[in-house]
Amino acid sequence: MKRSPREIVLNILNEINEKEAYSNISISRNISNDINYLDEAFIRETVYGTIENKLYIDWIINKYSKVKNNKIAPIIKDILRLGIYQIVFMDRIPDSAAVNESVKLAKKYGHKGSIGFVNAILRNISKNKNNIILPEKDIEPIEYISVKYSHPQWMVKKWLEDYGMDFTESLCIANNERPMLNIRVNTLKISNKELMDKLINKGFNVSEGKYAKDCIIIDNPIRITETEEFKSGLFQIQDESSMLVAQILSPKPGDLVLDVCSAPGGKTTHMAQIMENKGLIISRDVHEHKLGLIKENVERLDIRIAQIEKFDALQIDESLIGKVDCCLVDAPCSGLGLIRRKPDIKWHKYEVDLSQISKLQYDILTNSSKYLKKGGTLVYSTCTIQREENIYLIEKFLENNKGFKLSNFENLVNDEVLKKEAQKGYIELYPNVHKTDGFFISRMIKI
Ligand SMILES: C[S@@+](CC[C@H](N)C(=O)[O-])C[C@H]1O[C@@H](n2cnc3c(N)ncnc32)[C@H](O)[C@@H]1O
Repeated sequence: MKRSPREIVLNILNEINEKEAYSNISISRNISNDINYLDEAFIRETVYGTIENKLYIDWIINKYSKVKNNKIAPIIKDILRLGIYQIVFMDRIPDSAAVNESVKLAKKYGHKGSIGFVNAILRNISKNKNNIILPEKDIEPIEYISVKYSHPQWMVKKWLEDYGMDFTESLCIANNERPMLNIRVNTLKISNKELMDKLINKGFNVSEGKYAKDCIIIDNPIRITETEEFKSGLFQIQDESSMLVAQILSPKPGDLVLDVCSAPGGKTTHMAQIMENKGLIISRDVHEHKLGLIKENVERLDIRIAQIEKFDALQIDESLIGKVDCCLVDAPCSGLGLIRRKPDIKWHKYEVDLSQISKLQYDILTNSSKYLKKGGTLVYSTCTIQREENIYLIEKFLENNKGFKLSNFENLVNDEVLKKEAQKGYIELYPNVHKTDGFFISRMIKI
């Protein structure tokens, strides 16, 4: 029998919460082509909204349920979460509809007791939704931010230490905002203006990016990957912050470029564009199964200079030492800059990950630095805002590698504020400041 949109949302939530599925992958798997646009928009909004606000919603469940959160069956908990999201966050859905639809799901997925349980809790919350009591901001700042903006306490604690109260609060608010889709024009095939016109003709609302040269922003992107424009390689989906990486590395036509962590190929394909498809990019990744993703993008975008190889960046390739003009280390990272796009990151990352990952990043960077020619350019970037993975790591690298220095790249960015920051040789981008994903990009020269 055909599943209702709410049942599809429930199945997706359960995959994310119980099987640690990625939100975007689970959504794509559960949405078939016969779902209409409105239902698809509802499914996306409620999945992302419920996952973004999970900790706050669970706090409400704990306040209104006599059964402790960890004693509620996972599927019933997800029915409650979805119901509460609609009641508390979605003005256009009457509370009665949210309750009734949740009860229907409980009938299908629960037992007799759970039907009454769901009904009673949701009705109670609907009556009291304007009087939900939070921890006190002045007395328990970590708990307050954690509950109000649904972020794990360890993240909030870390950001409070690094960035202070006001910044952390605005960062958490921005992390819960839904970002617009950014695409990068494949300038090997079409100009920005021509692509914008084509997309406008198809009903997409488009505007130019603020920071990256070839960025277009789309605010109604549903099914954009099904368009002829995508299939024929006129653009690549990529956040504007991530587009700045190749722009800042700025390889020249004819260069030998090494991209040591390159899957799925977003930056390899961008560098090839900048190089006008002339020269060579050795595009490596340690995971065999991800090489196919690079290949797909390279073929779709008509990139002819990428040589795709499986290689572990923790190993040394003697044959390339001292040979490359540009090396990109777009390192594996905690990904905490991507919470806007992948809110499940908040619940699937654990604090211990950070120290392990910065060691991996440091070792990859140190190895990769050996491949540069004198005067060559080394770019190290991450999609995280944790300073241990970013500027602290670069400072340590420079301390131990006197043959490298940070290089001013104000000439490679357009925005006035970024130009100033770029003088230091690195930039930090934040969702609450720049309205992009959180990103770190540093540019070094081998002296
Ligand atoms: C941030 S992603 C790279 C994104 C890519 N540069 C792009 O723009 O599409 C980091 C990549 O590093 C790869 N990776 C992790 N450990 C690695 C290692 N030891 N050697 C090479 N690649 C590694 C991961 O498989 C992942 O694809």
